Amino acid sequence: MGTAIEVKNLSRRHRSVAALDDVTVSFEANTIHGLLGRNGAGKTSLMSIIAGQDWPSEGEVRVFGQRPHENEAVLPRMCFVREDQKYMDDAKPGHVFTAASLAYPNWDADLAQRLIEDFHLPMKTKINKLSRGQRSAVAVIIGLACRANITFFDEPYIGLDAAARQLFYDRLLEDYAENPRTIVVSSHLIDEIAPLIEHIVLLDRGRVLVDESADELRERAVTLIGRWDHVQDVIGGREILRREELGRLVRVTVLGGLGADEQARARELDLDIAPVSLQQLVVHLSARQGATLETAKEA
Ligand SMILES: Nc1ncnc2c1ncn2[C@@H]1O[C@H](COP(=O)(O)OP(=O)(O)OP(=O)(O)O)[C@@H](O)[C@H]1O
Repeated sequence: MGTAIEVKNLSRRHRSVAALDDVTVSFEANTIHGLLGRNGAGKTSLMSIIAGQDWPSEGEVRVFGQRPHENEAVLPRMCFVREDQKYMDDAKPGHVFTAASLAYPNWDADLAQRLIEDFHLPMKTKINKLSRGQRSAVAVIIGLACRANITFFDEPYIGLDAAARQLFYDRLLEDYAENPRTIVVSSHLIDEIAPLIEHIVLLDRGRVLVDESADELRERAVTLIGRWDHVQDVIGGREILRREELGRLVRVTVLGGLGADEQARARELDLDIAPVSLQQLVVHLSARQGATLETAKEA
């Protein structure tokens, strides 16, 4: 498949703030990546620089092996849609879609039309007069219909209601299955986008905290449900991420997967083993220091 994006020792400083601090990471082609992290972690900064819309203070970016900045061979192959996208004052959705059809060589007008209908987008209203959710729909339609080789969705769907967000996820997956490409989705709604994402990059205060497949990440923790003394028997000294009381039972999420013997013991003790919430895991990892994280990885 190969690498679509390579980022090496990238830093971006704004006076005293390091939005990105020595970030080295790569994004495989034809994969859906989740770019996660708390507010201010550096997600938008990273995507803006890769998309050639901002300049790094230090470090290098290669997109399909080339520098993206002011590079006409690379820029039309990338699409960056964001929640706070600015449009010309009088623009209506049709104007913006026409401009996108000219800018993106793979623009699919039929797909755009289907999405306009799916999202019930009013085409006669100026974009600046659309509701927040409708403006999000404009951004989502551009991101999907442009079929760029690399598309960044910087939470453009955050104004969409739950049903419209689900529609976006469904359409994204359907279209990706037919037209594989590199997609980077940044989000706070981690469990909601979890079914989409194959690879996770977690940023924390401008640094990369996690860079691994979603499945590997999920296997780093496990949730057990049953009697507390039975749960303790199986988890031993593992670090507890979360403990909830469920009447006489407990639901406990711990770091470190279970070996075959431990799984057998859990079954003997009538414990339920449940998949871990990616959101919980990411929240926990974000709260930890990198050094402790390494210990968890080894466990
Ligand atoms: N133009 C700027 N001037 C000063 N500081 C900036 C600028 N752009 C970003 N920052 C700072 O850099 C850090 C990273 O910001 P960034 O927008 O990349 O984070 P984010 O992960 O996208 O956050 P959010 O989830 O809240 O959108 C923040 O501390 C932010 O305040």
